[in-house]
Amino acid sequence: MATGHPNLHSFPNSDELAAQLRGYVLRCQNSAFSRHGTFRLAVSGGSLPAILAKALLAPSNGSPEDTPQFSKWHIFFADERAVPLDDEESNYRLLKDELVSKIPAKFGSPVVHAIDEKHIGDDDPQELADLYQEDLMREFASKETVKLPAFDLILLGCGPDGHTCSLFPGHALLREKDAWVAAETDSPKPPPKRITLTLPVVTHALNIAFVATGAGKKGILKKIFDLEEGSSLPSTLVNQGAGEKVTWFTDHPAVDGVSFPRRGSL
Ligand SMILES: O=C(O)[C@H](O)[C@@H](O)[C@H](O)[C@H](O)COP(=O)(O)O
Repeated sequence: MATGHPNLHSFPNSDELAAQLRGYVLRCQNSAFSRHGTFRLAVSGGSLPAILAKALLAPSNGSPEDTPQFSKWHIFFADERAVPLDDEESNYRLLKDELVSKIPAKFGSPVVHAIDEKHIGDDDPQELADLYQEDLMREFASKETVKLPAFDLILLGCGPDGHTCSLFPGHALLREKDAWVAAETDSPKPPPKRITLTLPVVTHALNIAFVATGAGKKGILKKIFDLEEGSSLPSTLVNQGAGEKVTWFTDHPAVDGVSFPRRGSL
């Protein structure tokens, strides 16, 4: 069972949010380097890659601690759509367009773990999920050795229905206990075929951050944090399963009406 409560931060605008997100991600990076010399993270699609780029491509003060050392990063996808990597719906393409292609050469390039293109057209995305799980096992450890992979950081979005990764409210995948990566053929958010990290993998990460901004998130954040109606929502399950390891980066319109204690800067 998780200890502590998630941290909920709210900022007046995207510049301040990005500045705080940068500090947070770099602290996660630096402590990962001191543990094992690389930084292993997973990212979602949606609005996240753009704000992440704003955070990470900002000028550094020149110290190694304030510099994203991308050549030591392994970036996985918290969820991915079963579409070609150059498709407009691809989270790989989104991350590449927003962030990876804009990284100055002097910072080096991260290893970005894409889904296997050979299986994108399969009717059933299960093979895609299995191959992605094997990729995780190569980077972390085999399923026989560790029960779950321990990401240094997982960066998530939260949909207006409370979904996160491609874990949707009421879906059977929320009960998955064994697989690290699961396939989905009936996502209510298009496209329907996807793969996603499972809830146990998300809550096992050392750090988990949600980025949720804009008035469109107001109703759902109130449900998630006030817990009356939102107790079984996927984003709430991450809060409950990971407790104080979770940090929410929001703006003021998104948390309007949320009574949960919150702070500005970290
Ligand atoms: O591939 C996906 O569909 C995303 O990973 C998805 O889970 C996203 O993170 C949320 O829908 C929030 O999206 P926004 O940040 O755009 O609201």
